[in-house]
Amino acid sequence: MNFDNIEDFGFDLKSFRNWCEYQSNMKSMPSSKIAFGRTHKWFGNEVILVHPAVIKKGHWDETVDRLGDYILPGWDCALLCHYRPGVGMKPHYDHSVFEPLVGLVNIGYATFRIGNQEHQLEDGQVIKFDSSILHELLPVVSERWSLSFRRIKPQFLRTYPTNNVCATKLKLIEN
Ligand SMILES: O=C(O)CCC(=O)C(=O)O
Ligand SMILES: [Fe+2]
Repeated sequence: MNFDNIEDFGFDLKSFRNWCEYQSNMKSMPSSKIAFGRTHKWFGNEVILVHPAVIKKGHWDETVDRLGDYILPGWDCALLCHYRPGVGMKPHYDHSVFEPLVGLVNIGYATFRIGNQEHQLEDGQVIKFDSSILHELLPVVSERWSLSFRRIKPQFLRTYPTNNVCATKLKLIEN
């Protein structure tokens, strides 16, 4: 796992925290037992985490686009999550629709466990990790956000040719 800070990429931490705080349309995942109580918003593609996954068009945002290109070039979807104090994420593996490599921005403070390692994440820290390894987020003590970038395995993007961002980009090139 390597570590950077969004300030290394020229992003201002305070502005980015404000951006997180003022996001509207954050949704809950009421059926999720591993991420109970967190709210989220998808950018790029939205991935509904059922089996098989359903891929739809998500929100678009210039900041997310720019950050993602530094953190995980070729990303297909970005998930903004908000955790209130006491909310965390139980041990899990990410959905198999995703490539395992995740690039994540941490806003606030958190304890992240992966395999047999534990990391104290600092404000603005950027981490990359293999989400096919068991990982968890301990319940946070203060308000915290994460913005995580993932690539979708190409065979799943091809299954939804009409409603994903890559298809839209391709259409623009074709025209
Ligand atoms: O918010 C985090 O740091 C953990 C996110 C995560 O593991 C997930 O969304 O699958
Ligand atoms: Fe995860």
